[in-house]
This record gives sequence, structure tokens and C-alpha cells, in this order.
Amino acid sequence: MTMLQIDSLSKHFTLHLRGGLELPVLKQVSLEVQAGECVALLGASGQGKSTLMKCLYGSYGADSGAIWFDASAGRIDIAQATPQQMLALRRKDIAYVSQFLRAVPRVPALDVVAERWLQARPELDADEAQDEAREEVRRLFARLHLPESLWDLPPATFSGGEQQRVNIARGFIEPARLLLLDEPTASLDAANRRVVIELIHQARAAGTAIVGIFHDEEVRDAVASRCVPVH
Ligand SMILES: Nc1ncnc2c1ncn2[C@@H]1O[C@H](COP(=O)(O)OP(=O)(O)OP(=O)(O)O)[C@@H](O)[C@H]1O
Repeated sequence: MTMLQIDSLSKHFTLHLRGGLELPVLKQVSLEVQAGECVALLGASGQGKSTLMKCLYGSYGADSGAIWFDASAGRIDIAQATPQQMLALRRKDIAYVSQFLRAVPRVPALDVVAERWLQARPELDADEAQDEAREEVRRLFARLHLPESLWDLPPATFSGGEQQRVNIARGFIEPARLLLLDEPTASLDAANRRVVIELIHQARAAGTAIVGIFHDEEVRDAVASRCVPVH
């Protein structure tokens, strides 16, 4: 089943500090991703891999082209989606794991991740379901070897690798239809890289379509079903 269909997507940036110079970044990119596939984006630094990911997450608009996504509420063109539609997609259907954690200050790591589990279940009473959500998160934190002493603390002061694991937990706690992974293992040790590889295999088996940037070749070889150059 085609989960994502990118049709002739183009995007440029206008460099206002350089007299309005136009920098074309994505030039007629087309790509189809099936449910259960993991597509690794390839390309030298500056070719537009992260820009493409941000277009898929709806953070950037496009100049032309379409991003057809098979959302749970029906097919939608992400390139044309309204901010409200994008927020709804991000609550349940699309997850994004970037290298850096962006979390609301002072919220404990457990709740940063539990929030995603709860958002995907709007039918539940958030107060009543809180314990179940936290239990799910505890299991995943333990699997990712995140020290228990950190679970109730806000992640702002965590190390890079600890923050990345909170980010990974948030991306994987709830199976999304589309999962975007931007260097998910960049600051992890070998044991945690293996856990992330397992999580990616599980997500694929559950039918998630994955698009990722993996500079680590071993990880890329272990998880990608296909590699696609971006230029
Ligand atoms: N918001 C922006 N405004 C202007 N130029 C930008 C912006 N974001 C990215 N660019 C430029 O677009 C090009 C593509 O950047 P992008 O981050 O997508 O590359 P990348 O392939 O992900 O690179 P890397 O592998 O180094 O992360 C670069 O030349 C970059 O300078």
C-alpha cells in the first residue's frame, strides 16, 4: 500500500542577506514509499535531505508539486495542508525524530513521551489513562537503557545521547503511519544503536512507512529497504 507519494516537489530558499539570491534546493523530487518500507535519503551535505524531511513534516511549504499522504482520516496533500490539518496529522499519523529534542521546559521526561501516547488516544480521559501511558514509557525507557534516576526529571539538562533517547522514545511509543528519522542514532552507543535498529524493524513490521537520514552506514544497511539520492 502506498503511504506516501511525492510528485515533482520543488523548493527554493531566498537568501535575503545576499540581495534576494534564490537557492534552488529540491528540484522536481518524486518518490513513493510503501507501508513497511524504510527509505534512506542519500546525498552530500547541503543537497536538501533535511529540507525534504521538513517539507514532509509540513514545517516548510513547497514551490510546486505534491506530497500525497494516506492519513488515517483519508488522503491529503501535505504540501497544501493547513496548519490545523498538520497539527492533527502530527498528533497521531506522523512522527519525527530529529537529532535534537524540543520539549516544553520543566515537563518530566516520562510525560514528554507519555503525551504522545495520550494524544493518539483522544477517546481516553487523559487523567485516567496517565498511569497506563507512563507504564508504556517506562518499558521503552528501560529498553533504551535510560537511567531510571532521570525519568522524572525534565530533559533540558540531559546529555546529548540521553536527550536523543527521549526523542526516540517519543517517536516510537505509538506506531505512526509515517515516521521521519533524521540521524536517530547520531549520539548513541553501540548497545542503543542496536535497540533503535530493532525498533525500526518493529515499526516496519507494523506497517509504518519510514523516511530517514542515516549517516552511519552500518545502521543504514541494517534498516533501509531502499536508498534514494536527493538532488
Ligand atoms: N531555512 C533556510 N534558509 C535558507 N537556506 C537554507 C535553509 N535551510 C536550508 N538551507 C540551505 O539549503 C541547502 C540544503 O540544506 P539541507 O539542510 O536540506 O541539506 P542536507 O542535505 O540535509 O545537509 P546535511 O547532510 O549537511 O544535513 C543548504 O545549502 C542550506 O544552506
